[in-house]
Amino acid sequence: MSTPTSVVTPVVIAVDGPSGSGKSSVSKAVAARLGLAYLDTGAMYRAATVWCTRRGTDLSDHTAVAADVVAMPLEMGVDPRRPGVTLDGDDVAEEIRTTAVSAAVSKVATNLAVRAELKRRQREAIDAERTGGFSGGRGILAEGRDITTVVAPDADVRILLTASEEARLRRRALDVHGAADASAVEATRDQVLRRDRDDATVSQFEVAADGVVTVDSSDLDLEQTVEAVLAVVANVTGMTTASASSA
Ligand SMILES: Nc1ncnc2c1ncn2[C@@H]1O[C@H](COP(=O)(O)OP(=O)(O)OP(=O)(O)O)[C@@H](O)[C@H]1O
Ligand SMILES: Nc1ccn([C@H]2C[C@H](O)[C@@H](COP(=O)(O)O)O2)c(=O)n1
Repeated sequence: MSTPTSVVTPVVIAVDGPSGSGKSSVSKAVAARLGLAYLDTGAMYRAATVWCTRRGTDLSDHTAVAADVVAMPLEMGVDPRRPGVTLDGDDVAEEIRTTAVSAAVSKVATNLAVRAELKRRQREAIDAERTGGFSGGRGILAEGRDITTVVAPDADVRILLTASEEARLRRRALDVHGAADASAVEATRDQVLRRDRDDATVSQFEVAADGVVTVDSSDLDLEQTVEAVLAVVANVTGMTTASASSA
């Protein structure tokens, strides 16, 4: 009699949402608890911005930027507890979060040739986790602006994570300025609202597409939002943190 082998069915979870909705924090926690890989696609656009800037490329020169990005030696770490970002072996995890990069990234993210190249790499990373990779074939959670609609419209679970404008500005102000008073909130408007306006010209992340479940985190804290996303995943796939830890 042959020994039964446990077969892991890979799960792909796609999460989109506007700036400050909590995508990165919530997605990392969900992926870690479910034993999945984690892909921060926004970090890829940010790394592309750093790469082109380092090369002295004018970010409004679409052709030159696209050529730089096609040749970009980017490595994305997909461990949700330590998601690294390196360019030609150089750790840029901190540099990609600077205000200068946040202010410039939409110029690169609205370049359609750049989007095509990064979409190709994102699909490759997702496919690698279906059969092996960091997760050993358990699967991946990818988050960004166009994951539910363009990069992985066939994902098993598709979630739009939203929050009111007020909540998003408050969260970002706390992150960047350590305070959420009126002047701190005002100082984050460009980073949150102007960026969303620009990014929304090429991706649809403000309204859920057909089949995408909306999770509104405006009145939830971080842990409650993680629980809400885990509940959607359990509802759609049956996958729970208990089943993840016993697999
Ligand atoms: N439900 C929540 N309640 C309170 N704070 C939250 C909640 N979700 C996230 N945060 C906090 O808000 C901040 C912004 O979250 P995060 O960076 O994950 O958002 P994001 O959607 O990935 O933003 P961006 O797209 O601009 O990178 C973080 O400090 C995070 O801890
Ligand atoms: N799939 C994606 C992911 C991100 N972007 C853009 C939007 C942002 O301006 C920028 C950085 O993303 P963040 O780190 O703030 O989530 O990249 C996109 O267009 N598509």
